[in-house]
Amino acid sequence: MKLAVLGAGAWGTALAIDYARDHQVTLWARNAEQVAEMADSRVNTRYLPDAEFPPSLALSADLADAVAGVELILLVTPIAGFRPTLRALAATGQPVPPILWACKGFEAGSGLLPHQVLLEELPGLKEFGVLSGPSFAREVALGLPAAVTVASHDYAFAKRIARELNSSRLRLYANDDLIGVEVGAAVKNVMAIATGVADGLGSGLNARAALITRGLAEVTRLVVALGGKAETMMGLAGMGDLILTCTGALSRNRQVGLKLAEAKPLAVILQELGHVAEGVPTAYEVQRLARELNVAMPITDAVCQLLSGSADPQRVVAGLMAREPKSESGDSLS
Ligand SMILES: NC(=O)C1=CN([C@@H]2O[C@H](COP(=O)(O)OP(=O)(O)OC[C@H]3O[C@@H](n4cnc5c(N)ncnc54)[C@H](O)[C@@H]3O)[C@@H](O)[C@H]2O)C=CC1
Ligand SMILES: O=C(CO)COP(=O)(O)O
Repeated sequence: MKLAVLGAGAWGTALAIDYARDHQVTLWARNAEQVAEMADSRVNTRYLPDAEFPPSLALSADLADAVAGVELILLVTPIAGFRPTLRALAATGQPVPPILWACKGFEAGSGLLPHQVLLEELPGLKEFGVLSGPSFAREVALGLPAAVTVASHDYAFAKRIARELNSSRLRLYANDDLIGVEVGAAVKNVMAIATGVADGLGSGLNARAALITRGLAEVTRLVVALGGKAETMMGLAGMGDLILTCTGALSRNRQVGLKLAEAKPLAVILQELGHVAEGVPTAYEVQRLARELNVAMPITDAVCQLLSGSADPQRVVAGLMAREPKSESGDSLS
């Protein structure tokens, strides 16, 4: 397949490296200097320093050039770059091929999921979907085994892409629940911040398991309220990615939580991280949406309190434990 990967952060670079082993791939970045540096060193020094590019991987800073004649675009900017990149694609004046995105989050300000943003920007595009699941960029770039989901409202498209992009390193499963997969991807980052905080405070392994499990209940409620399927949360894009991100040392969102527990200012944490932590802007969008839909999301509320600096970590954890007892499905006990 002829592919363009748009966005040369850690994840776009990892996917480009992996797919260049079996496909014809161009990796595009908006920053021409970064592209020149990568072309010279054959490595993404800034975002993924220990994974060399295969000789076949092409690089470009020219969007129209990068997407000319490709059969599929993989859009892998942070969610903040999703709409601007779609606009830039439309502005090339060329026909836009099918798009699979791999960013995780709700758009800040609008609270929209990526597919809703895409429908606003490219209303005529017929084939599109999301790639999501437990997949740290560094491990994928090194060729270690992983399995993820490709989801689309158009199940035939999801199945075709899963068949064509599947490999013995990165196994792809098809799913027709685009909403469930997108929401699972977005909210697990918020839960990873919460788990990082609890671990950073030394709350223990019992607390970690409780947070992940109650986090799963929380995200499932939101998925269902938004029209997705609860069963999707039992799969790779739900429980799979939640477990990975909440427990894996490579998670940037978990790292944010660990640092918040040390009472470091958020601005300093994000600057030192040097990568995106999508759970930070997404937490507020999830909270707003949950309130509108009357969905109880106490862990998300706690994360928003921490991010806004309105309560210290010990008080936030104590507040979660002091909530009124409930049934496991969320009903009152009285
Ligand atoms: N790193 C990982 O292991 C994984 C990341 N993701 C998701 O992929 C998305 C991208 O994450 P990373 O690559 O890890 O981020 P990163 O922080 O490593 O790199 C971000 C990249 O996006 C570029 N960028 C920022 N705004 C842009 C814009 N408006 N237009 C074009 N490029 C822009 C930056 O220049 C940089 O190259 C996020 O939504 C993340 O949640 C998903 C799965 C795994
Ligand atoms: O989405 C990811 C793994 O599936 C990466 O998580 P972080 O953005 O927290 O590093």
